Amino acid sequence: MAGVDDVFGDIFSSVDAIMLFGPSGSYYERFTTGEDSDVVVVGTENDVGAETFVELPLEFDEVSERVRFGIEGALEQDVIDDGDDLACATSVFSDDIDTVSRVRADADAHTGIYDLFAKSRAEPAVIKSVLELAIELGKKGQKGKPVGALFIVGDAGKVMNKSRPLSYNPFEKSHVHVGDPIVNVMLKEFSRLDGAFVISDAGKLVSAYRYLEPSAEGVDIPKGLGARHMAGGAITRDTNAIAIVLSESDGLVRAFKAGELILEVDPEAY
Ligand SMILES: Nc1ncnc2c1ncn2[C@@H]1O[C@H](COP(=O)(O)OP(=O)(O)OP(=O)(O)O)[C@@H](O)[C@H]1O
Ligand SMILES: [Mn+2]
Repeated sequence: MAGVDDVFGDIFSSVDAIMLFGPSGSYYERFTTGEDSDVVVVGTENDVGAETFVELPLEFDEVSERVRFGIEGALEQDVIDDGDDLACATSVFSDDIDTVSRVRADADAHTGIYDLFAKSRAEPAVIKSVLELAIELGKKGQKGKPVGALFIVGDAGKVMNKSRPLSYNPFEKSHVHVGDPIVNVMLKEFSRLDGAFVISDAGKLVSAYRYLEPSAEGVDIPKGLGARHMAGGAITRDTNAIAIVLSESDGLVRAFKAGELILEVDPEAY
């Protein structure tokens, strides 16, 4: 029988770069001393002070999503090249790195998960806050009951032109922003009611209770999703906004950009 190293060694032999997902300081140190492959650190924060770093907007419970985000971000930042063989070291079963996957960077396999945050009209921090809010809302529901919600983020002027009010706008004369704790409480309260929230590029709450009227032409929303998802997805084709949708029926949070479903997360996993 061949030795374990001979067999599994193939996974990390002659890779072009090593991608470390959320490494501890000492783990990272071991790679920076005397290793000749490039090392890219991917994480929610650059705790280890890595020279080459790709920031994750959230931990992505789904490992394949975490890895995809890291690779698409690294390609975008030009720290790896299309076709590079990568050893991606992540944690799956514990908080420490316990798994290595060999993945080839393939620019054609682009899912847009990195672009959603880094290359949208709205600020990345705003998108991250709204996504976190939707996840939190999905986890807790409203007084124990599942709720749905629709957030349209960015390009607010155009979104307002393609929608109409269902009720008075509680944010009419206010200057409140997402991420502010009081706003999160307000949003949760209003999410019981119909329509969409419209949020500006910089995170200002522009309106609640908007009924979206985009043209649904050419929108490819997975079958089984209803009017909320259709309207949310479609407005991202008509405008440069992104949509973050919490489904009342299946509890998942989905993000759409340019009319396409980019990301699906289960709030229960966070
Ligand atoms: N065009 C629209 N603009 C804004 N909000 C909408 C629009 N269409 C539907 N909604 C909102 O979505 C809610 C749920 O509608 P529907 O059940 O058809 O959507 P869905 O995609 O199945 O969402 P869920 O998974 O939460 O049930 C409606 O009560 C309404 O508040
Ligand atoms: Mn429904």
